[in-house]
Amino acid sequence: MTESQKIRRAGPLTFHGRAIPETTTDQRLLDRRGPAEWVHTDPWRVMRIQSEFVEGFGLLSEVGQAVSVFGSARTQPDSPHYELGETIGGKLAEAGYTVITGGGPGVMEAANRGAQKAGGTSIGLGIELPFEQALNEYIDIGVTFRYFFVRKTMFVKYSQAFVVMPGGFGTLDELFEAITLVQTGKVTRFPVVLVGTEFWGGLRDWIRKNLLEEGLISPGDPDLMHLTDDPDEVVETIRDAHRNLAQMEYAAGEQDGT
Ligand SMILES: CC(C)=CCNc1ncnc2c1ncn2[C@@H]1O[C@H](COP(=O)(O)O)[C@@H](O)[C@H]1O
Repeated sequence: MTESQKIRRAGPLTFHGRAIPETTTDQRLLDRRGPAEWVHTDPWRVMRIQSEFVEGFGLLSEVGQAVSVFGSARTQPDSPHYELGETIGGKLAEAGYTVITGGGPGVMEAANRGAQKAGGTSIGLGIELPFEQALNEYIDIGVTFRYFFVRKTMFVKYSQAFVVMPGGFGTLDELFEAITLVQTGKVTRFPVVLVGTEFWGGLRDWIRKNLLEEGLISPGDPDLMHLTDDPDEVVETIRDAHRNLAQMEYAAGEQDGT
C-alpha cells in the first residue's frame, strides 16, 4: 500500500495519507504524558461549568419547598445573630421548608444547625475558596461549587424565598441579586425577608432617600424587602406570600380555563 492509499477513520472523520494523525484518539486520551495546558482553556472550562449545572440540578431538583438563608460567614457561635439564625432555621424546618445556605460558618452554620435539629432537611451549597474550608457539620446534603455564578443560580432556582441576616459583601451581593431579579420580573414568587431592623434600617433609609427620591427606582421597590426581628414573622411573611401566589395562580388558571 502506498503512503497516499493509507486511510484512518476516527469517528465521523476520515484521514488519508499524510493527514493521518500520528496517534489515535484513544492513545491521546489515555496517554498522560505531554503538556496539560488544555485543562485551563475556556472550552474545557465550559465543560466543567456545564457539569456543575448538571450536578446541581440533579441534586436539587427533588428538594421540595425551600428557603435560602444568607448572612455573615464571620458571625461567632456566641453571637445573638447566630442564635437568631439557628432559631429561624428551626422554624423554617418546622413549617416544612428545606433550608439552603452557602454551607459555610457563621450564620450559614446557624441556620443549617437549626434546620437539622428541628428534623428538617439542611442543604449547603458551598464555594471553593482560596483557603481551605469545609462545609459546616450541620448539612444533610452538600455540594461545593467552583463557580460563584453556577452556585447562585441554584439558590434562586431551588428556593422560593430568601432570608437575609446581617452580613458583609457576600450577603449584600446575594441580597441585591435577589432584589434585582424580583424587580425585573425574572422571579415572581420570591419574598425577601431581612432580619435585623437595626442592622438593615439604615440601608432601607438610604435606599429611600438616595434611590427613590432621585427616581432611580420605582415607588414600590423599597417594599420588595421586608424587615423584621421576629423569627415567627419571617416564617409567616414567607408563608403568606406563597399562599397569595398560590391563590393568584389558581385565579389565573380559572380565568383561562386551565
Ligand atoms: C471564614 C470565612 C470568611 C469563610 C468563607 N466561607 C464561605 N463559605 C460559604 N459561603 C460563603 C463564604 N463566605 C461568603 N459566602 C457567601 O456569602 C455570604 C456571606 O458573605 P459575607 O460574610 O457576608 O461577606 C453567605 O451567605 C454565603 O453564601
